[in-house]
Amino acid sequence: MNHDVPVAIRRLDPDLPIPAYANPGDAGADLYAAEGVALAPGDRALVPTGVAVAIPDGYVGYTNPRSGLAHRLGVTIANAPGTIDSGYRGEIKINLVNLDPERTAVIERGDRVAQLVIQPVVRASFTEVAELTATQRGTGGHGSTGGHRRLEEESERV
Ligand SMILES: O=c1ccn([C@H]2C[C@H](O)[C@@H](COP(=O)(O)OP(=O)(O)OP(=O)(O)O)O2)c(=O)[nH]1
Ligand SMILES: [Mg+2]
Repeated sequence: MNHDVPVAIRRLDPDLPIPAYANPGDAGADLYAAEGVALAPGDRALVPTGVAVAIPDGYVGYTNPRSGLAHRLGVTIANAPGTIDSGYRGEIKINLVNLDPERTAVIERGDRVAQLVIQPVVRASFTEVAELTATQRGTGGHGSTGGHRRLEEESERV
């Protein structure tokens, strides 16, 4: 069954391919770097992708990192996942960051640096209340359910 959503795309850089899905069933269409960049350890850079899209209302685009870049270079997306609003008509840009502590990551023009995932999205219609309904979780968060392995030095301190 075809679940595809029509997304108009404008190629701002006609020498780059239109984003594509590498395999049938892939969720992310790979986005290309329109410019190369060398990211020193800890560096980040906003990399243009050479495309602009019109995501239909009721859908959102997420720019997710590619696991191969993370695994091989330590490169990920500082604001992963990036949110591409349906009303956005500007160039999609990817905020790449190099998490490797020692090695510079070299990104070449034409490298696939992120993947665009299109998803249905609903928006909240906020209604202000004085008190929220009570739940089992309540205000618990940030490890409230436990089960986090302590770092070696932390366990010695306990
Ligand atoms: O990784 C990203 C994230 C966002 N955008 C574009 C699409 C999005 O619709 C717009 C705004 O993104 P966001 O809301 O995350 O940025 P902001 O800091 O809130 O800026 P704004 O005040 O423009 O909303 O920027 C990108 O090109 N790449
Ligand atoms: Mg915003």
